[in-house]
Amino acid sequence: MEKKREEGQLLHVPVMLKEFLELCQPQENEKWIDGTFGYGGHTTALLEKGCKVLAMDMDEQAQQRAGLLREKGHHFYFFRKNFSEMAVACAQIGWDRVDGVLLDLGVSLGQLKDPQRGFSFQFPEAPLDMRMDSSKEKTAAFLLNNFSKEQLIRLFSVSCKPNESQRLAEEVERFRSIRPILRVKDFLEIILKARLSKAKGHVATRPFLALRMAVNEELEHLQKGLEEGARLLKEGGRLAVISFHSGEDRIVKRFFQNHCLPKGRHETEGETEREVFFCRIERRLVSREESRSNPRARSARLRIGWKIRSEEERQRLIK
Ligand SMILES: C[S@@+](CC[C@H](N)C(=O)[O-])C[C@H]1O[C@@H](n2cnc3c(N)ncnc32)[C@H](O)[C@@H]1O
Repeated sequence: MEKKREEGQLLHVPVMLKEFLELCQPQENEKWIDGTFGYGGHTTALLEKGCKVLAMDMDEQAQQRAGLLREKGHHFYFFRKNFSEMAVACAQIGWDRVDGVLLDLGVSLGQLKDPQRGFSFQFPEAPLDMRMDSSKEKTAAFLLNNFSKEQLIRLFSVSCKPNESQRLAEEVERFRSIRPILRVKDFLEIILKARLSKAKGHVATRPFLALRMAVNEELEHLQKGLEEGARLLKEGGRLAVISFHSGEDRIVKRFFQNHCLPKGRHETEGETEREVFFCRIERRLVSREESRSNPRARSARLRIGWKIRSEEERQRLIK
């Protein structure tokens, strides 16, 4: 996601918006869930198409921005909740089924650039916090100070190689045996001591990502969000997910593959319990132009699944 300064204002540019709109074709009066409201870029585009939007975000500042959008009188609801709880949010406003669900994963640039929230190694003095939802108890510093060595190895292995995860866990243990880990700079010192292999970007990128994902239990909520979203969709509804790294994308890809019924494939023995939701899946990578104009979007990929329309279509597909 990119934001540009224009006359002192922050102008947000939503990632892969064009591809999302072209493929999903949101229509007037359709009901959409935007599970990751952020700066409201995708929500605003859906509202402009005449859709009704239930937006969610667990971040307090996103809630404040949503308040401003609400004042404009759109058909718009906001819940400060995890998107893994979208079924509860829908029930609260009396929505039974929806036409589409969008998840634009990860943190916003606003969160990343906030010098107080500890998401970025660019602010070494920041407290090592990393909570998207500041009402939650456990910060990144808490995890590093309290996890066992085995838990730490598992935490880092989400984005680091096994030998690197081991070394990071050992350095965390060494550091905290002398003094508690409190600030971004403490974690940076640990990472430098762990001598990770050279990566494309900054050496701290992968350990920071792993820690952030653990603090916010991102992969667990993603799995649950996909399941809830797929169940809430009407026949023909679309589930769209924009992901930014392989850990997330693998979960999304497997989810679609495991719940899709392409032509010629049917539930084999032992698979009868599998819920089948989708009849079509598409994947798009971010365009070269968007990557160039917004380097932060360069690893973005969009996957969309279309829910089977009817029992008739389901039967046709399994033949
Ligand atoms: C990449 S930004 C979304 C940007 C948004 N699409 C836009 O155009 O403004 C991701 C946002 O989703 C929120 N978020 C991430 N995971 C979430 C989850 N599991 N539940 C609720 N909000 C989440 C973050 O707090 C952040 O504000």
